[in-house]
Amino acid sequence: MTQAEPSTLSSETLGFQAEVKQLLHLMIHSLYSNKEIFLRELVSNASDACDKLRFEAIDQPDLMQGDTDLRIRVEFDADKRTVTVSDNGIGLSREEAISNLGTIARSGTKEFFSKLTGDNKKDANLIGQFGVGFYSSFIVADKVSVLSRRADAEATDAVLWESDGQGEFSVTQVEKADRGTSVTLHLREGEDDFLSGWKLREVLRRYSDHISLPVQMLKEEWNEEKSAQVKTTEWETVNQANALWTRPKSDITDEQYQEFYKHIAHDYDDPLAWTHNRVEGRSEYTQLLFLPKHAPMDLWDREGKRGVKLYVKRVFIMDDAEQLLPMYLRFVRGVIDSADLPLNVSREILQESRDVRVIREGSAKRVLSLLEDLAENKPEQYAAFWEQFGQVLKEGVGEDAANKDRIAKLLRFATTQGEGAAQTASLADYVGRMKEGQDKIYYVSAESYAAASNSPHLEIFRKKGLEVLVLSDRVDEWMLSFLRDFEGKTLVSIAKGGLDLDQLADEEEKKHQTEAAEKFKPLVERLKTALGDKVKDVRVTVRLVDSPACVVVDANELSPHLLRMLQAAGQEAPQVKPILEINPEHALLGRIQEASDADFGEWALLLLDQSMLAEGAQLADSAAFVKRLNSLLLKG
Ligand SMILES: Nc1ncnc2c1ncn2[C@@H]1O[C@H](COP(=O)(O)OP(=O)(O)OP(=O)(O)O)[C@@H](O)[C@H]1O
Repeated sequence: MTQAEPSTLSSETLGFQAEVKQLLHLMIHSLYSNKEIFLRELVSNASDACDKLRFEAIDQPDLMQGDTDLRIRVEFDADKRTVTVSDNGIGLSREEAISNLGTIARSGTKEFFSKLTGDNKKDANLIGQFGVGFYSSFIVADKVSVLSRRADAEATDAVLWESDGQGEFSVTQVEKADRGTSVTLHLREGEDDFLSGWKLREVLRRYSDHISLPVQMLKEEWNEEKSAQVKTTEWETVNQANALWTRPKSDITDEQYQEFYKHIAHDYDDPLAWTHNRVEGRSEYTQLLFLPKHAPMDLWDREGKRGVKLYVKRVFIMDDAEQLLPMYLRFVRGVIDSADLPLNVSREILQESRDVRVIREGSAKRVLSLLEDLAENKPEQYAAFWEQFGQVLKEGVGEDAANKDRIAKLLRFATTQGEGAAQTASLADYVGRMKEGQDKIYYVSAESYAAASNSPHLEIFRKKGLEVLVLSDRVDEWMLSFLRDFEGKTLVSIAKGGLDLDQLADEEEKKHQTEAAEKFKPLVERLKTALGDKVKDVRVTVRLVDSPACVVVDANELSPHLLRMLQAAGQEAPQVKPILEINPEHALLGRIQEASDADFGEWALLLLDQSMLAEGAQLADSAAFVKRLNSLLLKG
């Protein structure tokens, strides 16, 4: 194909955004060993550009200008040492070229840069997760020229963007006869491998076979005279050029699924797992859904990209169609192709459509089945999934009432009998390990694993060898407000209410408890008077072994940890007064009992404050606490 030499109309030179410079430098160094991915990225962009045009042309058929055969072409010129990828897609305006090719406007950019380590291998992985895109051209090229004309622009209004990847780029207004974009790479010294039809075809088949548009190259023939392959003028399609998800599962290899995933998810890594189904019946659609290996940079950004690509009868409709999956499955990537939705469907229509609801429910079920399958048959993969996305899946307990029980089975927790902070135990594991006579699932929750696992509330459970779930994810308390029981066993916070451990105590312990309660009644009364309205109640407890006292709240009240989270989120939280529970066996209480009336009040406040601290609270007046502590220490 011959390209009209662009005639210059107006030109300017601009600097890359600082992040782009950093990214370019990094990419060239970390991805060199996998340099041929530039071709995948350029073909992927070209395919997206054609998808966009096809979609915009539904409302504005004029955009097609009679050229409706969308395709991507790859050429090379051995003399000029260039490789060119061109498409007849939507094209770029001058402004789009400046902003899309000169900056990184993606959410998660800041997090990405903050995570870089300087270690090429680790950074290569991160770049992969971030998406390498267009800039990967500079791995093999020392100059890149992008000639583009938007589908709605005049021939004289095309743009030529050029850069050597060193920090600046130029944009020039030029002429281009046809719409679309061609990206020309001027290869670096030593990259002549790519000046071969055989090599380019091989890379294209490996990485871009799943692209649904034809990827074409000029046919080559053997020339006896030159005793070499020589290009003809005829274009031939080098990929399968039908949408991957429309092919029967048995015809698709794992590698093809993996490459397809990389294309749609802009991920550098393979997916963890996928599910591919054709659904018929009430609603007709095909779903090809992938679980990524890594959480994207913007997983916690509620405004971030999420959702899957929507197609209607193989026509691309939109990216990130968030209505097709529930929020708690926002990490899933993939394609849904509906046979029922109208081609001109908008996000607003999606919101209300009955077909969409059916698809969302069906897709959620499919993803849950995939997770169940991993959990059961590939526990290592499931553990990897849980580490990345467990916290998000937990949201499903509250968001998806219909699938709550299935999600509950997929939850994994750290427990007092597990390996540190690792969340590996399922509720079924816990139930399987319950002691005889135990009818509850116990948990403790705090801001961090360290705080939760050192809670004084755990003491009696340790003594009795009862397992407790140790919760420290932000979402946990909220999730548990929806998960009251599992297989008939109530979930109980060990920091709430009177602990009903009776059924687990032997006769002697019970007798001892009653006696202690009686014996320490006067101390309890004295503490109540001294603490006044700072506490709701004071009582003797059996739950402590090593600590002198702790605070608890009533079973029906919000836990202090949850209250603190609400306050931190700027929400109004009710005032909840703690109940002080004392361990009369502890030497400190003996000491307090003997204190003079004058000191007793100070001791009582000290006991309350240290119990609050152990529970993870911030004291309203920590200076007073320190003063009181020092004064009592001196007296002792
Ligand atoms: N052939 C093309 N036609 C039209 N626009 C393009 C083309 N190639 C790139 N662009 C524009 O430039 C932008 C940047 O491309 P780039 O490949 O860097 O990122 P991306 O495709 O958005 O994401 P990723 O980096 O994850 O691939 C694209 O989003 C698109 O708007």
